[in-house]
Amino acid sequence: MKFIIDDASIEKIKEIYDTFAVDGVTTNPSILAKNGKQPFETLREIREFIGPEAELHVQVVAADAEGMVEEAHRIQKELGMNTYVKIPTTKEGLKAMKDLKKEGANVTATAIYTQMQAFLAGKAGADYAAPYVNRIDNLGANGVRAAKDIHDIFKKNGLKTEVLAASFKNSQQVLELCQYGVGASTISPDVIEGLIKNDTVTMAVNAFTKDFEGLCGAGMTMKDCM
Ligand SMILES: O=C[C@H](O)COP(=O)(O)O
Repeated sequence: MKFIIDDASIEKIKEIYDTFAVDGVTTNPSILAKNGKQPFETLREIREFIGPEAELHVQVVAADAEGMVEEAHRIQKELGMNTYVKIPTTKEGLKAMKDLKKEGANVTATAIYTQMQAFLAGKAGADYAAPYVNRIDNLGANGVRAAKDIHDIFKKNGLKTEVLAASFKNSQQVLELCQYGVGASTISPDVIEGLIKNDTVTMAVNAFTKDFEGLCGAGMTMKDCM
């Protein structure tokens, strides 16, 4: 499963990259708005930091297919042809996906709440389909189950599209999809930090340090106590 950051703050992205093995960054208009700066200024800064090969996913805002395709061209021009253009999976979005795939663009079908949306995006040739796990949970359905179903639908129908699960609120949701082997998950920095936060582990490591200091003296490490 690819491990992607769902955020646009360059400081947070750098912090996460420093510790974790990351495959790229996803954004959406709300994430860019939260960041506050001019969208392409932010996105160029992210592209420069993650490098030309890493995955960067950027969403269009137009509601009609023609406008979506035009925005996709601007995104590719500013951020490189390998940038994934996120297209909302509406009727117009499906049309834009088909047109963009004919041009050889990288397409991520987004705003997916149902298995049928994902299937149709797969048929339109999308590279990724992004089900919103937690938002689906909030509707009283099961977001993790939906993402697993979508993964199965792609495999059983011979579609090359991969799941790019999004909208996580806890580690368990991420873990279940990792165990299932979905293609990718995009996760916000606070949820990423939570994946490794565990007081029991901290206590165990502190106990090892305390025992070692009992043997060699306070503040001593292995290299000081040979
Ligand atoms: O692009 C979609 C987002 O990943 C959705 O996440 P959210 O539900 O936390 O806003």
